[in-house]
Amino acid sequence: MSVQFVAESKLPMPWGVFRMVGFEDTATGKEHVALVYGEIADGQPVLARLHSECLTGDALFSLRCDCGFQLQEALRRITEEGAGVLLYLRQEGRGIGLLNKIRAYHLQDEGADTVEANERLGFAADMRDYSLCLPMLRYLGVEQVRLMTNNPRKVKALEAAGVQVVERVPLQVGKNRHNEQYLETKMDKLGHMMTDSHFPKT
Ligand SMILES: Nc1nc2c(ncn2[C@@H]2O[C@H](COP(=O)(O)OP(=O)(O)OP(=O)(O)O)[C@@H](O)[C@H]2O)c(=O)[nH]1
Repeated sequence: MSVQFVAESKLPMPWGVFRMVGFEDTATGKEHVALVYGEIADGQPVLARLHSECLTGDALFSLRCDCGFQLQEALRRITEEGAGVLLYLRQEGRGIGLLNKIRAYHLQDEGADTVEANERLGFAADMRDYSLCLPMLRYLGVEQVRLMTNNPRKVKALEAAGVQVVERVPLQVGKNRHNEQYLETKMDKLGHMMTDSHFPKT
């Protein structure tokens, strides 16, 4: 994996001032960002989130998914904790890219679920590769994480990449009438560990 540090700066956000660390995957040309808050203590498990890019949810306020809500909640929890890391990974549409995600949304508008839509377009349900996380976390001095996710595949993939996950921290936010079906499919077909009782009442 050829991920290299490129540049870093401060990034003031509504929850606090983060350190923004930019990396380039020299094999693909993809640019990725780590948002770091507080001090990363040597050898201590770090509260962390691997967040896959979702332009529609993260930047355009889409209610079709839970992505934007999870992004904000993860950043909030990191500042509440006093330290942590969020890797913002440019794996739009679970790795199929933005335009293919729009194609998949079109199929979903016509009744397909999120997995069927990917498959009808000739893609696997989830095309993401997490091996780039190891060099990014190593650069930041993170060896062990408490991972905010509902996705057991992320835990397995990160451990397979060489990062120790000492705890999975559930991250259930943003359920609404537009994404209920999407969340159901993630539970039924992608193995996400979610329960209704974990969703805060809105
Ligand atoms: N192909 C496809 N991708 C989607 C759809 N809805 C959201 N996404 C993408 O799914 C990814 C969601 O990423 P995450 O929130 O990091 O991961 P997750 O697998 O849901 O696991 P969590 O850590 O529990 O959130 C992003 O890349 C979104 O762009 C969809 O309907 N189809």
